[in-house]
Amino acid sequence: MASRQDPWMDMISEEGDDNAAYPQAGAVYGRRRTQAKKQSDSQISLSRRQNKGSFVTSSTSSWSHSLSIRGRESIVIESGVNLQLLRKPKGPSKRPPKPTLKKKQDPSLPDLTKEKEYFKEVDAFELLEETPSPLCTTWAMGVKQQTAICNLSPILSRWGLSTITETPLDEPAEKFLLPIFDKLAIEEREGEGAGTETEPHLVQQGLLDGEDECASAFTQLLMVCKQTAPVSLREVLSSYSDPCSTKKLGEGTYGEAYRVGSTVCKIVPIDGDILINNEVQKKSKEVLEEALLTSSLNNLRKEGENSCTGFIDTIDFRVCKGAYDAELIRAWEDWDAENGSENDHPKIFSDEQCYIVFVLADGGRDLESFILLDYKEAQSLLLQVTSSLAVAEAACEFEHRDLHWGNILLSRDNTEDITFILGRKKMKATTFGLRVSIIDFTLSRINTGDAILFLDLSADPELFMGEKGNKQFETYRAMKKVTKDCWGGSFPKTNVLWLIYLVDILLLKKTFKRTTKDERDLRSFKKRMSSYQSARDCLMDSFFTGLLVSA
Ligand SMILES: Nc1ncnc2c1ncn2[C@@H]1O[C@H](COP(=O)(O)OP(=O)(O)OP(=O)(O)O)[C@@H](O)[C@H]1O
Repeated sequence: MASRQDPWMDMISEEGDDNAAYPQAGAVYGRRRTQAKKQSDSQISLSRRQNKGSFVTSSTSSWSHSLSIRGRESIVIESGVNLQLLRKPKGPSKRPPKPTLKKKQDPSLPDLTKEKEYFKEVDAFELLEETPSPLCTTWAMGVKQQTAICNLSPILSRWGLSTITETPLDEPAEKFLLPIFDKLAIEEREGEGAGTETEPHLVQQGLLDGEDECASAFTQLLMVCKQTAPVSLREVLSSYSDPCSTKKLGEGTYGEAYRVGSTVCKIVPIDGDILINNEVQKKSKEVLEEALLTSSLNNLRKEGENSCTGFIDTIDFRVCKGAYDAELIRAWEDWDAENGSENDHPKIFSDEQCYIVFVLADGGRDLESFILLDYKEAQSLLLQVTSSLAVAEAACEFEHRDLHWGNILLSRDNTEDITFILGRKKMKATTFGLRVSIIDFTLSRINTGDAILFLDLSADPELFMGEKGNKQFETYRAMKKVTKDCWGGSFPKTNVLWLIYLVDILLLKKTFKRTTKDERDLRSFKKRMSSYQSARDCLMDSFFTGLLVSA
């Protein structure tokens, strides 16, 4: 039986009447994981209806488009359309599991017999399934939830973008992103891009109509980054520190993270024809969507109705072109010698290779390698992750959908607490000097208020075929059960599933000072979570009593 704290009950009762004030989402962008090259173009004709209060002001109209961007689909739907329609026929994926998943299958790792037994015992209870919500504005959680929509204006102004106008309905789907990034003044960053070859990605508004989709998305990406041409990787590195001090911090399937001065540059190759790490490279359009998603989360850092600082701070995006810089190669090889990289050597990149560079705050080490000192730190870790998810759920129906221990970064500082705002209530969460930053939104789903961005995981059956008993793989499968493979819908329960995963990781994979009672408390919390439907529900649990106070 769930135990709850009174302040949160107050919070819930204060809400509900504001629903009508929020615009309904008009667009759904189904981000699909890149897969086989023979992906057929998707042609989807759906209607969207008027978005009250949003900048998509067209009345109910239908339009159709076709996308030739392999592995992707962008869909505009009317709010209320059953998202089940978005399910794509399944086909075999040629893409191998992500490296993080491969790691779990490494035979050199300890066998999981103990974990399997443990899971049999603690997972004896069923995960409650949710009914997919046909409306983007309501979560099927028993209690009607309000969907607070992120205001994009601050995001746009952050990038120096000018006024948004109505999106013509007959634009290609890709250009639907232009309401967000369109009509912008292209301001070249001083001293950058000059002399860099701009072909074939000339940045001229007039060219957009004639360009193919890929070039158009690339052009838009440049615009978002306020560039007229790609710059070299070295140029970006040197704007943050002496490139000689560059150090590789970690790697993912798509990105390599390097510490440059006090920032972290995550370099992701884009638009190229060669496979990188066995993967088809991300396309500009996917990156555009990721930039939008990241910006929406960044927006939560500003004080508002819902705000928090638990998602990594994205400082900038840059479009680069050219072979890897010598200092980056040196940093890559140093890391490889120490850690054994699973990624391809960057010497394979040609002068024509393009990249998106996410300039991020340094979030520290991931949970997998971080040494937690004691139970208090473990509690605070759970509290910070839970509160950040709860805030993002409330602000933009956010679901992370891939919150494994490589995507939670930890560092220490001298602060005792952090402040967050949930439904206008300012709260303080005790940190015990531990700071948590959530990263990697590749699989995430978000409702920006004008678009729903998500990755269609039904196109990636391998993700659900991981080893039985492995909690990470079990969590992907549990998500599939909850979403019924309809990934465009809002299922905050997926956040709960990852919180349950985190408790298991803390119990099974992490060693820190703890008593038998602490372990029992963690297990009971996990059991109670099985009946919760959102991170917000989890935050109200008595597990956090004493760690959470009104600010
Ligand atoms: N802001 C950051 N601060 C410190 N380290 C970071 C940061 N961002 C990324 N890293 C490191 O780089 C690794 C890879 O980053 P990330 O998971 O974002 O890449 P990815 O290619 O999107 O991964 P995935 O394979 O999960 O899709 C992380 O596990 C972490 O070790």
